[in-house]
Amino acid sequence: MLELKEITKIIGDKIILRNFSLALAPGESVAVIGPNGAGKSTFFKLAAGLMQPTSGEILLNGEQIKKKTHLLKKRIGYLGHESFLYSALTPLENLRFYGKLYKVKNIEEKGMELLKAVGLHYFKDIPIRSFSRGMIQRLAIARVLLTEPDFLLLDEPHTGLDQEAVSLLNLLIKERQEKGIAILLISHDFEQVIQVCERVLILNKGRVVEDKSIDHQRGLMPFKNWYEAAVSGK
Ligand SMILES: Nc1ncnc2c1ncn2[C@@H]1O[C@H](COP(=O)(O)OP(=O)(O)OP(=O)(O)O)[C@@H](O)[C@H]1O
Repeated sequence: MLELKEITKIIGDKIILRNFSLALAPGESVAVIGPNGAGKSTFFKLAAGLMQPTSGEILLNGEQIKKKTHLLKKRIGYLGHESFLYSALTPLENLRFYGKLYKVKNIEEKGMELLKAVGLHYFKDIPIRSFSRGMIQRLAIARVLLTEPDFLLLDEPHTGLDQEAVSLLNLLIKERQEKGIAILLISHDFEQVIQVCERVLILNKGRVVEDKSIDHQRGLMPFKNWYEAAVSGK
């Protein structure tokens, strides 16, 4: 269980998150949506231990997260806006590097398996400096999955992906969810939110303004209408 309890984050004189609470149980998949600047990425950085809250506490299975420890990094897979990949290395070398860092067993086998899963195995030996944005994103996804984290925090993971890669990613997320891995997803693409998640939070100006289960029968338009009404306060 990953719990954020009454988190407030202030940077300078700006309140970025106000009294934010969330409990994420194994196998849950929660989308976090909201306008630009609402505080979504900041919330993920706090949950991943990359930033400290101004007040409140973050607990991983009941234990307080104070800083980004090695164990924490392994348990929480965070995909942010930066890929954290090395451009001089090939996809396989990048995965090997991270695998060694986090003491992953069977790196070669797992690395190849993941490169296949994200559709990059034909490019495994080419330095990634020549890769397109979508190819880099595919590899960044493989990197995050390499350590088999219990919690996946995916900040706009579909960005730059083509239709094939979007389907591959959604499949990878669903497979992990079925194994009991908890998923948090930030996305502006509501079609993917409905595809992947069971629950949705709307963040607006650093506050949770809605938190509900997604009704998959209702489709995209009612979802968009509900969102518009929530963020405009109507
Ligand atoms: N390191 C920082 N220093 C100052 N302000 C920051 C910092 N990080 C975030 N902010 C501010 O916090 C607010 C929330 O930013 P955040 O990136 O969390 O929003 P977001 O909901 O993820 O937005 P987007 O949908 O555009 O990605 C913004 O006003 C941003 O300028």
